[in-house]
Amino acid sequence: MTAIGILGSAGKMGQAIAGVVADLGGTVAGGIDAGGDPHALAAASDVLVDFSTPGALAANLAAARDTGTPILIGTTGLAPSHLALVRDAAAEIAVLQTGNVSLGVTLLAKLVQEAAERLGPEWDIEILEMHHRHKVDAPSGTALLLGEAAAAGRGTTLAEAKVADRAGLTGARSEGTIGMASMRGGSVAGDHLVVFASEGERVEIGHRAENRAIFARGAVTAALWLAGKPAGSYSMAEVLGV
Ligand SMILES: NC(=O)C1=CN([C@@H]2O[C@H](COP(=O)(O)OP(=O)(O)OC[C@H]3O[C@@H](n4cnc5c(N)ncnc54)[C@H](OP(=O)(O)O)[C@@H]3O)[C@@H](O)[C@H]2O)C=CC1
Ligand SMILES: O=C(O)C1=N[C@H](C(=O)O)C[C@H](O)C1
Repeated sequence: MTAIGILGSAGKMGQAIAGVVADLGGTVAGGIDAGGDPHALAAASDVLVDFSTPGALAANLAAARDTGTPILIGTTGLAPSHLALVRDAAAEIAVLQTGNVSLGVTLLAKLVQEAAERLGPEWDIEILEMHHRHKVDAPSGTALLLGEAAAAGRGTTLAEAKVADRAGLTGARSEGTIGMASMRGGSVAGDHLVVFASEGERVEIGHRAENRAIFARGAVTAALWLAGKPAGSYSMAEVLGV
């Protein structure tokens, strides 16, 4: 049976993942939180899942590389420097980094890319997300991946198009930008809405996570798929076949 090591095991996602591993045919190799030894965990695991914090990423990737252990990175709030570490690691080990491991969002990203491409530049793109009061990063990793999908559909990058900090006298909307807004409150597991707005009409497509179980199942499904894969960068679309 595939042994899954959990980085961030006492956290909300870590606990949810541990709860579904056996149902999906894996076993838990162990888990660590702040102060734990990622090398020892990686050595005992066939695959790692990381749902911890951006500050832990460098040590977690180093442990995965040293031991040749594939790793699924679900942690969000990653800076460009973290993403560069992820790309470097993929030259040596199997890596899957994503802001959302659910089937619904994986499909939504495809739909957003197609809508952005087909609707054209006179349709403004705005992304709205809401999460529970404990979330520490914004915009959410999912909003960013949906923004990347929309940008790809428009033949640009999110780095070029993103506007995520409107406040005060902002001036009128600049054509071609992709706006983002974040709400925080209560126990919301994760809501995302992508709005395409034109003169006189709007297209809205979105996703609502009703609980963390969808993320836990997605993470374990991806981890079991990733175990034993050769070095490279993999995606949830490949895991789920959408
Ligand atoms: N990609 C996806 O589909 C999803 C991604 N996420 C993301 O996963 C991450 C975790 O979310 P959530 O479980 O809600 O957060 P929590 O705050 O509940 O859990 C984070 C855990 O990480 C631990 N941690 C802190 N530092 C380290 C370290 N150096 N090594 C290992 N573990 C460490 C914390 O331990 P301690 O308390 O000791 O500091 C804590 O147990 C977030 O970035 C979130 O956005 C969440 C859901 C789905
Ligand atoms: O922190 C969370 O809870 C979630 N984080 C991910 C994100 O930032 O998009 C995925 C999901 O929305 C839940």
